[in-house]
Amino acid sequence: MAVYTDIAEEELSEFIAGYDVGELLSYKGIAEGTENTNYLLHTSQASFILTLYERRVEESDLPFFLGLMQHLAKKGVTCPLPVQRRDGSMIGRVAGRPAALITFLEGMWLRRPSPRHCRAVGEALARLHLAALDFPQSRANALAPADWRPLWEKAKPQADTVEPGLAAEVEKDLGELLENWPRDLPEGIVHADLFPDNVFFLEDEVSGLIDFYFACHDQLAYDVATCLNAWCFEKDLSYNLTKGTAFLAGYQSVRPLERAEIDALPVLARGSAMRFMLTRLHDWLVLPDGPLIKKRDPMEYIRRLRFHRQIASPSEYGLETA
Ligand SMILES: Nc1ncnc2c1ncn2[C@@H]1O[C@H](COP(=O)(O)OP(=O)(O)OP(=O)(O)O)[C@@H](O)[C@H]1O
Ligand SMILES: N[C@@H](CCO)C(=O)O
Repeated sequence: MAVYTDIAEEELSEFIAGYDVGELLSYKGIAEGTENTNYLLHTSQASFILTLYERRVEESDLPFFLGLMQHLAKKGVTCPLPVQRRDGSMIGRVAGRPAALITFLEGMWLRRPSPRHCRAVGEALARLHLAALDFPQSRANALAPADWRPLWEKAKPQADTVEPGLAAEVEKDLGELLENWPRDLPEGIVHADLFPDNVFFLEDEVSGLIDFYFACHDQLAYDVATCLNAWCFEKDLSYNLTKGTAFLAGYQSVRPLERAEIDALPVLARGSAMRFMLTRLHDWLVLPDGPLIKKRDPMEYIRRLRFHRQIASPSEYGLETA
């Protein structure tokens, strides 16, 4: 559970009075998520999510994230809508943290997505990429390859406590990735964290995408690689070719990948695995333990790194390369 910040009822009622959403009836901390603190709120008008932005979100980036959600929703990509305060702004402050109220989306995220769900996510990701092409704001990726080394340097001294030999292995991988990172692929706004817990389904249809707080300008195929990692590996960390094929076919049915993007997929997938391994390893080693702090296992992403390292051709992900 990630509830980093407690809110007193009085304080919350006062905060809610800044919005035209009725009276606060109840609220509770949400037992999901890693980065921010989320509360589910019921008011006399509707249900909402209150997000308090924590450590990895810069307050100056909030207009980008919230504006992107508005832009996407207008273009038919279902995602939460930020609620405006009475004074017209979308960003408030509660318990000493920047905060926003967003609309509640119906649906559930899937613990065990099927190939059919993977295809649907591929389609949704490609639609998001196309819908965001004319979004006028931009934000650099704060976890791009140039940011990996500083994160690594903090975790490295203790890395071998997670698995002996890890420090040397990651050091070598990092060097290779930084040297071979592609630079000239089609770019746009990427979600950058479209994991299963950020995609809601109603029956077998995608009902909405959430958590745009890593969204940024980057190479579009990097997002494809991130989803391959997040959606197409099994619990035993084997790659599920059927899911990979379905995801990629879904994506390409909306936005066909260019040849250069296909060729770059193994290095992008490896790099994306490195990015998530590093944030997980950092948190694993550096964050305090606590019942309300959720840490995720870095080894799940080391295992993905090892898989991608031995890929000889992008066709191994389930792509037609002819
Ligand atoms: N708009 C929404 N409608 C319904 N539920 C939501 C909404 N936004 C968030 N939630 C709930 O809150 C949980 C955590 O939200 P979110 O993924 O945004 O948090 P996070 O800490 O940023 O997580 P992550 O680990 O993915 O970065 C979700 O799994 C979901 O249960
Ligand atoms: N999706 C991330 C956590 C939130 O950034 C992970 O699984 O490591």
